[in-house]
Amino acid sequence: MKTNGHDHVIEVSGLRRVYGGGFEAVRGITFHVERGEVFALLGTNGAGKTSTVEVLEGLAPPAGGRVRVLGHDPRTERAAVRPRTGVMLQEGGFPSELTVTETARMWAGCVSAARPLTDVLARVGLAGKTGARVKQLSGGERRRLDLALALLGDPEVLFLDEPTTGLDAEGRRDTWELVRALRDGGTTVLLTTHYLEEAEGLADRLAILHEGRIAAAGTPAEVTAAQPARITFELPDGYVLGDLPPLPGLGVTGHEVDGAVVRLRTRTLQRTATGVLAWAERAGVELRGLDVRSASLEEAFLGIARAASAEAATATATGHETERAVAV
Ligand SMILES: Nc1ncnc2c1ncn2[C@@H]1O[C@H](COP(=O)(O)OP(=O)(O)OP(=O)(O)O)[C@@H](O)[C@H]1O
Repeated sequence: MKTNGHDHVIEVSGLRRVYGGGFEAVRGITFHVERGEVFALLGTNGAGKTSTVEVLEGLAPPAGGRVRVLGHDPRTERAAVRPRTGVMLQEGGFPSELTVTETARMWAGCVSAARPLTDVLARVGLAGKTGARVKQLSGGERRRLDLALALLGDPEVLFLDEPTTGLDAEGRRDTWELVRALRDGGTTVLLTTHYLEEAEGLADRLAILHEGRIAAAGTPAEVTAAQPARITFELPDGYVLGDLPPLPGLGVTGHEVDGAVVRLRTRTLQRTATGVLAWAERAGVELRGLDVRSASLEEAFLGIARAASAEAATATATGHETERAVAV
């Protein structure tokens, strides 16, 4: 569906998912994914990632809101959506006695125009395992087989639920390369992950889910830019923190002192760093252990999770639900 010249391959608007017993796992989330984008859903355990992706895959109905994949309702218009999508579930569940090739052949029978099995198996690094039975595969090899099956129909849209969980470092890098190559070939990818470096390195945009809501969203750079940067150094002998110029004037928003080690937080990294270095120059001292760095996605993630938990605790204590909604 075209919106302002953008092709929104996935549209999610006010999505809610409620399980039997009334537990609301997804609490009104809104985001979209453009054609050719890699979009990552990040979140703590139980944040609602799988619950969201299952609705997008047409496996479950929404309790509220609306989802569209390639312009269609993935559940009620499944026939229009399913042949154009590839799905890698968290747990594949293949017949364990079949070989890799037999499994892929069986799966290919469900796909309208399957790609050559050998190509797909080679692409995921299983070329040497085609005769192995599924029960003989390692956990990481099963994830690769899962990915191969998702790719068999040459999908326009690929859903990957924790694609690299259980893979070793090399397998993870191979999968990242493959996802990048697919994206470069025009495939739209929505993935969930626990690995922040995976989202940082792969995703064009991402959303951080926390307790069923989107707590932050944007490009990885935008999400980290919203978090304070850090400057760490050791105070020279004979100096105390008060010897520096007034910290607010340097743009410092928070600080900790641990023995001689000083940690400053700032949202204006260049200004603060310049102020600290200019002071050291004037004082004629060397700042040992000087470390100046922007926030990483990991710090942003932990900061957001902490802030969201604190907000929820306050809301519970006061009996008020805080309305926070980030639309992407
Ligand atoms: N069938 C179910 N019945 C009841 N509650 C469920 C069901 N499936 C999931 N939940 C709950 O919904 C919440 C969201 O679960 P979900 O699996 O979507 O989270 P997730 O972000 O994918 O987590 P993880 O990273 O651990 O896979 C959790 O609190 C979970 O316990």
